Amino acid sequence: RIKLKHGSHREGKRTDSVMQKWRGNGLGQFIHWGLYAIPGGEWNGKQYNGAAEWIRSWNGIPKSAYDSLIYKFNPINFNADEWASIAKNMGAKYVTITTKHHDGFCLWPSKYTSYTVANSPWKKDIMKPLVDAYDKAGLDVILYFSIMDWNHPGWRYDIKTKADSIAFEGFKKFTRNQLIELLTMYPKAKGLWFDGTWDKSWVKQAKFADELEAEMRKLRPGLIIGSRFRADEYGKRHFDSNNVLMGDYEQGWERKLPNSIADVHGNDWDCVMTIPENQWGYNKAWKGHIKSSNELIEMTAKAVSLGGNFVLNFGPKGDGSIRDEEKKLASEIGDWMKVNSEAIYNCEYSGLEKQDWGYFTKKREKDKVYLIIFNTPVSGAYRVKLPAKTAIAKSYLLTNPNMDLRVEEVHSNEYFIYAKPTTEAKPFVIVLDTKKKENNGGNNYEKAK
Ligand SMILES: COc1ccc([C@H]2[C@H](O)[C@H](O)[C@H](C)N2C)cc1
Repeated sequence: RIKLKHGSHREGKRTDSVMQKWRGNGLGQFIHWGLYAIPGGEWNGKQYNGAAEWIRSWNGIPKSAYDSLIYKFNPINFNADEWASIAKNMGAKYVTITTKHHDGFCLWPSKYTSYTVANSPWKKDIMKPLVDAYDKAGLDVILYFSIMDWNHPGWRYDIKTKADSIAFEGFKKFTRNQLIELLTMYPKAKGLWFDGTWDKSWVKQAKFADELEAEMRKLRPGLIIGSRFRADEYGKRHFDSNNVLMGDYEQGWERKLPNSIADVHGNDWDCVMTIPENQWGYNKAWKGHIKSSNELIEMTAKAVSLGGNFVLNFGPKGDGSIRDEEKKLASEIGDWMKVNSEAIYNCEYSGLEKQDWGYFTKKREKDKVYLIIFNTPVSGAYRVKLPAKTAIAKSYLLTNPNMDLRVEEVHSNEYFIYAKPTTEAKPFVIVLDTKKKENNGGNNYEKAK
């Protein structure tokens, strides 16, 4: 082990109640909203090929023209309660909201820059109504914050000269001030999701970032901080030079999911996902592969089966409304969650060997295992392998707990559970109530003939 001053300060998962709640959320909503939603991936009739929230980096438009979008920010259809109810009805337990993306535009009236909602035609704070609306709807709020800030004169990609270093010192103070300001103005926020920390300038700030993280945790005990905030003194990010996770959860799963439990190294993590291939901010063009609700439900199940949370992104339009396609998907996912969320909320990695029919989840501290079925075997038999000392007490469809499913022991601790596929092509859940095996190894189901 390398002696580290600014590496991870924790081994293993946090066990406090705030983190336990986060761990059990299962499904979250991401909101990317800001000035980039006004052009929506288009400028002077030409489509930008990248992600819409990065349009400022496009050579096709002068930076000053983009920065002047502040004078067009007037989201007359913004309705925080509507956004919160869409998330609640989808079955999300928390939301991650962009307070400031890379363009530096602040959705809150920050004292430390004029590039905020306060100096737009809208004038009013956006973050407060959002935090209050989601809180009222019972969802926890996580604040997304981009360290990289293209609007701040002190931002540097690297620090090469004395002038760079002086400018960046000012930028570091500004960044600290904004983070303390956010935690002070929105004390209900449960955590932070960091972005824009890959450039050398920030990677070189191991000590500063470590001290700032400590200051934020002192100000807001229980705060949940992602692994993307800081690098250790050797420039290692997410995992320090001893391969220990920095922060409280791994933020590395962006538009991709882990494939096996080995990929997550026993840590908490979230997967953040776009509905189109790669658009976080609103893009007028709703093109390419748009994920279906079945796909998104499967990603949610896969994430929870591997001990993580799935956070689905919505990109509200410049006027503050949410596009119909996103509302429709949220409601389809919500319809499924209303029936099946017992297999998602407060569930964790089951430790069972993955089978072809779908994903196992396990209710934390309970002897309940869920089979979330996506691929119905033509045999109608769902294979389950259990650890030696575990038996099946009962097995039934989540939607029909009074009808026991037939269980056949194929050989010791390997079973087929027989269930009729549901009528419509929608994922469904088989529940296993498990119990410790009696010492006579007796089980209350038929042996293979
Ligand atoms: C350099 O490639 C990047 C950098 C940042 C991103 C940003 C996106 O704009 C969005 O905010 C996503 C969560 N984040 C990683 C995406 C790709």
